Amino acid sequence: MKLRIGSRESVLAVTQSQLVMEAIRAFDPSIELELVTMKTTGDKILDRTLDKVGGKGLFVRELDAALLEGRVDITVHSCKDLPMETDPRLPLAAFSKREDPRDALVLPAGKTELDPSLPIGCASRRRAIQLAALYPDMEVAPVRGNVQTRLRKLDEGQYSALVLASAGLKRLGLEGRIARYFTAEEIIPAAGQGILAVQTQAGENYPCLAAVADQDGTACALAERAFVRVLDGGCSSPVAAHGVVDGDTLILTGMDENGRRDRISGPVSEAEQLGEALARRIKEAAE
Ligand SMILES: NCc1[nH]cc(CCC(=O)O)c1CC(=O)O
Repeated sequence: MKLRIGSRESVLAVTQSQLVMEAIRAFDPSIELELVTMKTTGDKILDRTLDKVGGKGLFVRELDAALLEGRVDITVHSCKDLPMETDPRLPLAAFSKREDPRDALVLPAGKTELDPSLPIGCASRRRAIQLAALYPDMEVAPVRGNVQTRLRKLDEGQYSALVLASAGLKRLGLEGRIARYFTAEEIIPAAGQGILAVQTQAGENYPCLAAVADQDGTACALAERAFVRVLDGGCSSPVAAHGVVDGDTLILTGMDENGRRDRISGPVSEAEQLGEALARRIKEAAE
């Protein structure tokens, strides 16, 4: 059997797709794996922040098309880059174990503290809103591009620091650049942060994906995505959600676009309902 894996072409995306490929290979070494990389709209438009580009799924459209047209068999995504509503023809077949979900502060090479005359760079409104509360005296400015591009801009002296997902930095072997971790209370992560999602065509069944799927990762992804879906947030909205599994209990913290936070807990088996319930509660409190 041969499996073609569709991926964005950034170093991080390829690294993540290779993690999925390794898990599949360990499960069944006889499966022939082929990585097919492509640029997405989000990779091509680099001069604007994503909420100005508009539209949902800027990092997935081309991969969805490849899957629908049968040019690839599965696609691998950062769960947090996926729109909350996915095409029913392209179900999410597996959610991985979660890498560190926290956001992290990265300083320019050689620096040990923030330069107050330069802005903190971050790529999402979710981070910008929460950073403004943590650093009321610092300016926060947008930064675009893949992780390597952002780090180059940082080291060239355009920013006092960047806030990036520690998951991406760790997977790229750049953990050493992390100056400070933000707890999930200081900066609530994006829904799905640190989790990989594998998408297939509806009706296809790949038993090897059992080697990728993780119970806790799945529960968190479902709860966090349900929360954001009910609040009608997309991957570029500032809505944040973070689940933690403790035994049979899922504890979900969420934040709406006005920074209102709330928390809910309940059975892991009701992950999606918990996400929806928390979102409704925050909506009612806002009315
Ligand atoms: N939007 C880009 C993106 N998508 C996923 C990650 C990191 C890996 C992850 O969170 O799963 C990143 C980089 C970042 O936010 O720093």
